[in-house]
Amino acid sequence: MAINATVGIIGGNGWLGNTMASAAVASGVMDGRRLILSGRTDRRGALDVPGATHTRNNHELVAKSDIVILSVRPEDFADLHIDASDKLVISVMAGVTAQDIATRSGATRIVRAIPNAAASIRHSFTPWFATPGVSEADKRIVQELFDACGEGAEVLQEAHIDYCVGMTGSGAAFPALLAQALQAHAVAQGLPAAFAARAAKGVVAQASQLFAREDSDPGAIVRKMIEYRGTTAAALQTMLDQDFNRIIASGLDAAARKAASLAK
Ligand SMILES: NC(=O)C1=CN([C@@H]2O[C@H](COP(=O)(O)OP(=O)(O)OC[C@H]3O[C@@H](n4cnc5c(N)ncnc54)[C@H](O)[C@@H]3O)[C@@H](O)[C@H]2O)C=CC1
Ligand SMILES: O=C(O)[C@@H]1CCC=N1
Repeated sequence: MAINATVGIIGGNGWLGNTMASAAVASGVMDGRRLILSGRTDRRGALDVPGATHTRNNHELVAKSDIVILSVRPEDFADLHIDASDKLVISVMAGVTAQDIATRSGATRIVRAIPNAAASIRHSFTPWFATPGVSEADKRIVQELFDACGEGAEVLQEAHIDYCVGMTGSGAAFPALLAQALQAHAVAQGLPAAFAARAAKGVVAQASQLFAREDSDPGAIVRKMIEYRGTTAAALQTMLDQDFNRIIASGLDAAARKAASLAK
């Protein structure tokens, strides 16, 4: 076992808390017997986490844990009263600042992280930020926890975590939106719906393996296709001319504004 500490997840019966607990055990990073999961009800979460203890008592969870993960909705954080002053506190809450967490929990060792929905298949790219009180040993544990959900990556500025709420935190939502648009257009052109769904998924989920595996970046692929000056170039150039990048940027800006408003 890579993590030899007791980890309590407040909100551990919710979607993300339950998913992270399950990933930690499934990956072999943690023994489930060292996990304590709390919720407001006795509901245990959709995934069984072998060995884990379940409780509704957050004070008991904090007292027994070396590491406390905050996985409640941002709007529920104000009602959470814990003293975690001597714990490593890891928050996955969107928008809630390290300063808010310090003020409300007394913690000085605070990490903020933003996983995404692909944690459920252990493919979440998860940025995390640590306050200065977090030790190198703490950081290794944080990295292990998020590698168990896919791939953890430290960022050195808290502002970058706030940005990532919208970008990486949205996870599969953006590729799904692209697939939905491709599918809708194909159906509008008279292609059978089931075929259009398969085709769109093939483009987004399968063809994207090219830039997932290749050394070149997506920009290089786009450039190469435009330089080929064929049919793909016609599609790409038209999308770019209609300010595809501006539409993406405005969506990401809206997510960042929403994240900032959650902290209020
Ligand atoms: N769902 C996602 O894809 C992502 C979610 N997040 C963040 O993760 C956090 C959790 O999100 P989800 O799991 O999606 O929400 P969720 O609603 O599924 O889970 C939250 C859980 O917290 C529990 N809870 C609320 N107050 C509590 C308390 N005082 N004590 C114990 N448990 C309490 C609720 O009963 C619920 O089960 C949120 O802050 C969200 O911003 C971050 C990145 C991605
Ligand atoms: O949509 C949401 O609010 C969650 C939090 C960060 C990303 N997804």
